[in-house]
Amino acid sequence: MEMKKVTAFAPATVANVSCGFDILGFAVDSLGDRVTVSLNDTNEIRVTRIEGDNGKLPLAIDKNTCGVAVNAMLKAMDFKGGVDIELYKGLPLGSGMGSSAASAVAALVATNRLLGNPFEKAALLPFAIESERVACGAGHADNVSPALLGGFVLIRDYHPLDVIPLNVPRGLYCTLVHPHLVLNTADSRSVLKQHVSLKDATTQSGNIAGLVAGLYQEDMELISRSLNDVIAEPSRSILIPGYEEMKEAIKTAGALGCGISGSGPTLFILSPTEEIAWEVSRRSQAVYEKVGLPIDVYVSAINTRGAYVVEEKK
Ligand SMILES: Nc1ncnc2c1ncn2[C@@H]1O[C@H](COP(=O)(O)OP(=O)(O)OP(=O)(O)O)[C@@H](O)[C@H]1O
Ligand SMILES: N[C@@H](CCO)C(=O)O
Repeated sequence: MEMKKVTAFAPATVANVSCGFDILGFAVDSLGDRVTVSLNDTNEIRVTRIEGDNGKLPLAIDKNTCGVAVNAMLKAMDFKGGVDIELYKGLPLGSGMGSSAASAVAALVATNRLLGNPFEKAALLPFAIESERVACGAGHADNVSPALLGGFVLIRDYHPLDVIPLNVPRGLYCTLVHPHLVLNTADSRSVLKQHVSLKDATTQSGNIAGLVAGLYQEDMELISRSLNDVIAEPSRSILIPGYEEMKEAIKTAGALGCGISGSGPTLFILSPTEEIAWEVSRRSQAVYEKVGLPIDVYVSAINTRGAYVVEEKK
């Protein structure tokens, strides 16, 4: 008898959005991970297949974010059966595009549907956060929240979790520039200063509030002024060749700002139109030719749908 199978997709995400370290993120269209799940006749969760990772990812369910997330979910509902997980990686590892989060979220959305949707979509978040703790050493929610819910998301608090979906201004576009080098989130968290001065805390708070207001007022100028990070960027940008050159190159293109996507090395650039986002893409090619580093560039609208079921086979 053919087993029921469900496949879900979860998008790439940009965490932090410059000023919102660990508390802001948004989802990107078209790029992401797919996960297919089916019930098995054991009482084990198994990652049975991974494609697109060049053999780099662990199959062990306490190490792969799909396994960690699904295990946490099944435990919470006291489910005794077994689930097989197949992972199709669309996102590069250690890229800053929320690769570990996309796998976990796709696995959760697929498993939830497989079991008849016992959880509301947002109620899957704690299980995804658990998987980030294993992958990155910190249970940050700014990739998993937008990967699950789509759009811009604010994590107002972690204890208890308080996640607020924000407005997505019409016309806003994103360019992602991924220089070919790997930066692990755990490593780029370890370079951060553990203390912030009063002056920097004030500057950062002003920018976060400005960015949120700008998103609601659909005020591109205000968004642009607010895309400024005095906490993580100074320590992390030195790990990313071409970062300062990119900031300079986009200034006259009409883009709103350039920042580090998550913990890097991918850079994100927000633009008020698709045309400007493509101009940024052309300029980034020129910058990285000079730097001498290969890049992939993606131009994308903001994904407002989040993760979703792609296919269900009875
Ligand atoms: N399914 C998975 N997909 C990606 N990484 C995974 C997965 N499962 C476990 N990992 C582990 O998580 C770590 C991923 O690294 P990292 O968190 O830096 O990548 P990322 O998710 O692309 O980054 P970021 O969170 O900055 O966007 C690696 O050590 C990898 O082995
Ligand atoms: N907020 C996290 C995101 C990692 O993608 C960090 O900056 O470390």
